[in-house]
Amino acid sequence: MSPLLFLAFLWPLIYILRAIISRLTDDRKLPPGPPCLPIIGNLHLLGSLPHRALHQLAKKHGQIMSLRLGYVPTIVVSSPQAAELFLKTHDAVFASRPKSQSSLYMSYGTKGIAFTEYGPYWRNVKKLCISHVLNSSTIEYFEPLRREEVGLFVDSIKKAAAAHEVVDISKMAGNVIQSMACRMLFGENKDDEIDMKSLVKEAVLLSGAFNIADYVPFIGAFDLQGLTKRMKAFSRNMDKVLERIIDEHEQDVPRQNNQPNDFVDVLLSLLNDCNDSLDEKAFVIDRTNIKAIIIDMIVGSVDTSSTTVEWTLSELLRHPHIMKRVQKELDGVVGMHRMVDEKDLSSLTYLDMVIKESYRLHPIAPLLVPHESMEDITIDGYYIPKKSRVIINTWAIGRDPNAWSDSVELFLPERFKDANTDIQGHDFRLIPFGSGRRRCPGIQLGLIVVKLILAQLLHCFDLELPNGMLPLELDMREIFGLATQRGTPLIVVPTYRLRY
Ligand code: HEM
Repeated sequence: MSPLLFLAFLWPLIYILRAIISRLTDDRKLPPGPPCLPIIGNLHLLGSLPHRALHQLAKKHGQIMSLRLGYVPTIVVSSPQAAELFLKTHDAVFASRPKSQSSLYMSYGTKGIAFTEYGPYWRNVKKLCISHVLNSSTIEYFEPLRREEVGLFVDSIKKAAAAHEVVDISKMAGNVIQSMACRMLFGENKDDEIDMKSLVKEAVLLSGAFNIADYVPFIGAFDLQGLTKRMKAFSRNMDKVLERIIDEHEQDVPRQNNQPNDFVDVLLSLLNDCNDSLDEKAFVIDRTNIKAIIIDMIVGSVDTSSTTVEWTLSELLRHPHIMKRVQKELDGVVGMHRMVDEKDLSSLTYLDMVIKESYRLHPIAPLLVPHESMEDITIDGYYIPKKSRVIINTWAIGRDPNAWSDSVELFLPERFKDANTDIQGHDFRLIPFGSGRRRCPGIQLGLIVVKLILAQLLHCFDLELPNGMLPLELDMREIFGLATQRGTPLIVVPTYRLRY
């Protein structure tokens, strides 16, 4: 036997023996969980829709459950009370992210935000994104851009409606949201060759996948799922795109009044600057950081928002009486003689309830982004070792009968009528954007975009399913990823309804 093969067999054996010995001698109590298999632990239990599989397991083992995914101790949190313990009471301990192959290949070795470990660099970059892009005044500044893009979106559906054509609303919503995000982040897209949508889709699927290489590193070398190959290809293609974008910005003539036009300009203005004004420790942004940050902002914004639109419309098509109520509200607030304006959005309270209910049943990132504990801690009597991966199952939390009563599977926006339920991370029954330090920094922008597109679409058009399909026949299967999308595109028949 070659020494390499010998080591490959010896390593797991030593690991298992160590695990058995430490279980026997360690009297600290881990949370309950299913028994583990050698080497793979509980990886085989996840299936193709891990949020659903983990929900079933939690019903048996509890709201704080312990798994071993390969060699990685993993804690799964499945109730609002438990989520509050991890994301609020002990947030400081769980605010880090585990290292993964996807962050290595797709985020230039954790040089962005979303997959970067907790520390001064992450704090500075997150502040930078909030202060330069995701704050109220910048979001307001880009309102005309959103109006223009949504206008083009409505025009193209209007043309399809006049020609009695069906439209792929998944694709169209994805395109309009991508255009808005790209224009905000790096200005006009001057390059027709850039297919950002497919790159984002690939990134969302790859970074959400349970990659065996992250859990059983010695098997990772064989790339049995083919994910490493895809990540490397993504990284090559995305890098080419980002280099082109940065080159174009560097070559551009100076902006009016030396004011940066977009986020890439802002990042370039900080290039190689020793920036010590933001946090206690100085940091330098280089070209690689810029590329990693742009990836996170694009991936964080595009599929999350378009998937919210997809699932909300899917539920409305399955419940035509609820769609009619949304339209009635729109007719009351906006009337039939003009289009929706962003200023109208705050008056659309029933639409708010519909979006909340959609997030309850279809949280876009059903397992959030994995968190990692930075020290040993005891929670609710259970020992959670340092470097445990923490999965918050928001999909299960949205179906917790103690939080939502027995009708958890029904789409009932009215359940939010009297309760002023917050979705920004303060009410742990509904945390589609996460909570605590790692909470999504794009909540405000994401909600404006989602609400604007839904309001405009439902105000301008009556939407029906094609080929006489009955509402409850609509396929609601999902594809798991960082953003869990519809398994099939959402196709609708639009009819223009405004008198304008
Ligand atoms: C409706 C749309 C959106 C949804 C549903 C959403 C959801 C989420 C969720 C669940 C997380 C992980 C939270 C956690 O791990 O605890 C997250 C993180 C993040 N989101 Fe969003 N998001 C949306 C829009 C946006 C937008 C518009 C941007 C930026 C332009 C953005 C940028 C980010 C970033 C950078 C992170 C990582 C934060 C960190 O690790 O510190 N998101 N988002």
